[in-house]
Amino acid sequence: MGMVSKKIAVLAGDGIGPEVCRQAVKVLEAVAERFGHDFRFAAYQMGACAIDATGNPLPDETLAGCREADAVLLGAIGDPKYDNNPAAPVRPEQGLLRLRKELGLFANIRPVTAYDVLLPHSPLKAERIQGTDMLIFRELTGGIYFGEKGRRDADSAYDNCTYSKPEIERIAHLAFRAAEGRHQKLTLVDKANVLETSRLWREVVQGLAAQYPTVAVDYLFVDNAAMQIILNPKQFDVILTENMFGDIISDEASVIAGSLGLLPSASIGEAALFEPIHGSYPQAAGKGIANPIATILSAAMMLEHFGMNDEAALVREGVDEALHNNILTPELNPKAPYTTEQVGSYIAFWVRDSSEQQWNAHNVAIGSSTII
Ligand SMILES: NC(=O)c1ccc[n+]([C@@H]2O[C@H](COP(=O)([O-])OP(=O)(O)OC[C@H]3O[C@@H](n4cnc5c(N)ncnc54)[C@H](O)[C@@H]3O)[C@@H](O)[C@H]2O)c1
Ligand SMILES: CC(C)[C@H](C(=O)O)[C@@H](O)C(=O)O
Ligand SMILES: [Mg+2]
Repeated sequence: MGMVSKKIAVLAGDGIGPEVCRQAVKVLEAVAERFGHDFRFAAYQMGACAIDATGNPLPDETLAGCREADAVLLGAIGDPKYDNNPAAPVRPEQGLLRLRKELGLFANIRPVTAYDVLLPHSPLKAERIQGTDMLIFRELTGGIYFGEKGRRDADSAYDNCTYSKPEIERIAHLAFRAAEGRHQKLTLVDKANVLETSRLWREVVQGLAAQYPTVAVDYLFVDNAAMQIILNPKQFDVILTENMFGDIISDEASVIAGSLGLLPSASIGEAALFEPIHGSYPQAAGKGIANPIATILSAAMMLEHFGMNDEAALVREGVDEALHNNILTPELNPKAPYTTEQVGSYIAFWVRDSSEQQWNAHNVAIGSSTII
């Protein structure tokens, strides 16, 4: 691929969002330098920082900037001052949900991998999780997140869950196609024994299955799925599920990878947005302990979306090198932890010249390699 220009909107957000985003941007800059691409970054506010500055969690300028970009990189949003105030009139999360809706990002794709080198860190048995490679397709613009909601009166509230056949079909086609290109297995996770919406999901998926004859389709209730994901994750290839179940089981599945700070995602539809699956981890904000790899791997998914597969492969190689050489934040390397910035620099240096040469020189220059 020759030189390519791309405009990337960066929504760093709140808490650790800016710290992890900075590292992903640094890695993308290294990619641009090495491959001669022209990546232009434009920063916009969203979430609690945008409420503080403008009163609106998704200012018009942010939405317009995202619309005119080739892709969006998002850190995380959310702040305890809203989480702990149920009566807050406006919330950071409303900005994110509206952005997903406005950009038509109906499919959120969350890969879950068990890294061999991290198996000893996992609280799960290595032999159970080794080799896990699943892809979760989470519906992102429907269901209970977007149904009518409110307070009936002082003592009761409601959240409606609605799905239409076209909403299910469009993401189901994507999931079936992904399964065709992988291990030909698709598992629909639902609660069809209780929920009418789940029965519609089953009906629609059953109806589409004939178009994908090579794909074996399996149906699992979400409560059972939550247990199977931990007990025997290797049985899964592609998981397809509705909005809220996908939110929950993907955080759960991050235990297989070793940390929530490792799981990236791509939100696609009428636009493309890339974000770690974790939140703003407010307890860690400003401490340099947040793992930037989920955001860096989200940037790799962005490169793949641009058709830049060699570029993405190099970023993934940099991440693998960091994992193998224990250049890891404290949740994965408690004895000799590295900072958010150091992990990002290591990967960016690797992307620049496929070696540790610049990293070693950098460490000599700053005179230390770990945060303790
Ligand atoms: N997409 C998003 O922007 C997003 C996603 C989830 C939660 N949130 C918001 O984030 C705020 C905090 O929510 P929460 O505490 O439930 O979830 P969280 O994902 O921020 O953190 C949960 C736990 O996961 C771990 N963790 C998360 N990110 C990590 C990282 N990069 N490196 C290492 N460990 C990491 C930490 O142990 C942390 O305590 C809330 O306001 C919530 O609404 C936003
Ligand atoms: C912050 C919140 C609205 C969001 C969600 O539930 O979708 C988050 O948990 C995620 O997984 O991206
Ligand atoms: Mg979530």
